[in-house]
Amino acid sequence: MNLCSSAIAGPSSLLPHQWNPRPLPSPAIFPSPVCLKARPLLKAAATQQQNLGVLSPDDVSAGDPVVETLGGGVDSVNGDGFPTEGADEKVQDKEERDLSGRVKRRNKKKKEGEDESSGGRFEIRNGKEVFAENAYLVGVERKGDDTEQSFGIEESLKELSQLADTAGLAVVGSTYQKLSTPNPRTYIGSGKVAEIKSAIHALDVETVIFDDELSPGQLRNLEKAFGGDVRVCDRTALILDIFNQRAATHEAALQVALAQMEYQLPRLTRMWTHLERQAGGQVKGMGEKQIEVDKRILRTQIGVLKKELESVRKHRKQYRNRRTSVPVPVVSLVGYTNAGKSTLLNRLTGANVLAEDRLFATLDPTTRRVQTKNGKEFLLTDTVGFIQKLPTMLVAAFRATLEEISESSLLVHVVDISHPLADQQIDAVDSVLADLDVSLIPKLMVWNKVDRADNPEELRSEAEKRGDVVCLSALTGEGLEEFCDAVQEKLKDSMVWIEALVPFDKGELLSAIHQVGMVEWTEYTEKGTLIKAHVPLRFARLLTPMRQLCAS
Ligand SMILES: Nc1nc2c(ncn2[C@@H]2O[C@H](COP(=O)(O)OP(=O)(O)OP(=O)(O)O)[C@@H](O)[C@H]2O)c(=O)[nH]1
Ligand SMILES: [Mg+2]
Repeated sequence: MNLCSSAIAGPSSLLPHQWNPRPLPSPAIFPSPVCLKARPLLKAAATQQQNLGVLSPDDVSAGDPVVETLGGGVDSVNGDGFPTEGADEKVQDKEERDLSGRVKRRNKKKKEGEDESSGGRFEIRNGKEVFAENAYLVGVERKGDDTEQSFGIEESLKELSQLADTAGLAVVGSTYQKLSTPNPRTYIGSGKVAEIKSAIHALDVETVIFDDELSPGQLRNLEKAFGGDVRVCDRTALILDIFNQRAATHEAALQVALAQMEYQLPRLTRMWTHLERQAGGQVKGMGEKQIEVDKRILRTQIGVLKKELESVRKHRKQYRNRRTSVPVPVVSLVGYTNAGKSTLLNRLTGANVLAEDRLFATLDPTTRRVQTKNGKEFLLTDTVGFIQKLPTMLVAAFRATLEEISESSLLVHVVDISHPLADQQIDAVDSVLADLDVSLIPKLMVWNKVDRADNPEELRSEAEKRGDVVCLSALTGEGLEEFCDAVQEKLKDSMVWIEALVPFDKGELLSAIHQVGMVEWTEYTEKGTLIKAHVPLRFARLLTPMRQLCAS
């Protein structure tokens, strides 16, 4: 897991740090937010990333103008540590600090012994050896929170466990507590803190992950309470770290870096207080000043990243506009992570997008052309998956990518109907979509993985009754034809009705109307072909002269 290394040790450690082989306009100084100590794993995670198999521009089929993998080249983003030099070298020998100023005392003895004891904890991922740190999960169930559709604490922890696994951690245990309000100091109660402390010793835990976002103060207090040698992080940091490991294109890397910096900004508060402690309080206020300086640097970097993302966004838009002279309707696949979106895209288009039983396999959108059996065409876009408690800064940072969604003619919501929490996942996706302001775009729901469901027959008949749902299996191919028909039918909702007289020398336009529209009537006249059809709005505009010809 690329839970980053040591970090800030003193003022001089704020040296330009290149986290990304592709240089940013201004050097980025802040690594991954989870910020755990450096391990052999770090290297493994970085190389692992390059082996993810996510499409790079080289994978793009040269011949097809609509085939695209947006973003730049394959960048590896790792959370390498910072140079550690300057004022507190002495302290540095014994301690590591992460960005929120948390101090990690290295138990050297333990570390030395670790190499011998860690024999069974290396695992092979994507052909690379990865060190699996022991992680312990902690959740809080809110008393009196009876929201029917929300994830139960056990399910939420199960999902957290999957996230930890995706990040390369070995989950060795978990616990939760029922609370009416979380403890402002330690999130959980003191009894629970003590219980976890015992588990840490008994299970040789290195990382404790909380299922909810912790405040910087809570993070610090918990680390202190657990003994300083254990790293504490939260769900948000874990998700950011997974994204960091998986960002394979320049654009994804920029977006993740932005989200990480936004996460770090409020967590810089006590980064320099160790200097005050060292000087016996004589330089009181020095830390305060430095925090302001750091915050300013970070804000500047956030601004630079936003600008660069904006230019990537513009480029993407131009590319989209140039994509084809005939505006083929764009259909976007959205849905909970692991629902089967990429598998569906691969199945329908023969694409080779990474699809695997892990969360957040896809970060970058990929678009491919789908040709249906009845000669129709549409473009299908695979997008990043959603998750409950999705960090808001991640949604904001990925807005440029998600814009792909907001400009499509149809949203296909892919649901893993075999999942016990399918309903809750649907709600989580709907709530992210509501944030993205796409309520006006027609939607079609797909119940995927029907082959794995306990009651496929029941599901099929329920889907039929509802009319707005298609049951399918992206794996076996069942229901794909019905899916394409339903897409065509739904696309009609976003099309406009035209009547046009197409001159005989514009034969290519006629076939384009047949390809991307729904033709209801054709008649050959002396002046050309009279056609009545539903066509995509942008295409209707192209046909304006011929529509006027028809009206006259
Ligand atoms: N049994 C079964 N498994 C499926 C089906 N569709 C997808 N899967 C499996 O589900 C897992 C996740 O599939 P992906 O296509 O990567 O899911 P995704 O929605 O793209 O996931 P993210 O990119 O993480 O958002 C893979 O192991 C697929 O083989 C299906 O119809 N039936
Ligand atoms: Mg995917």
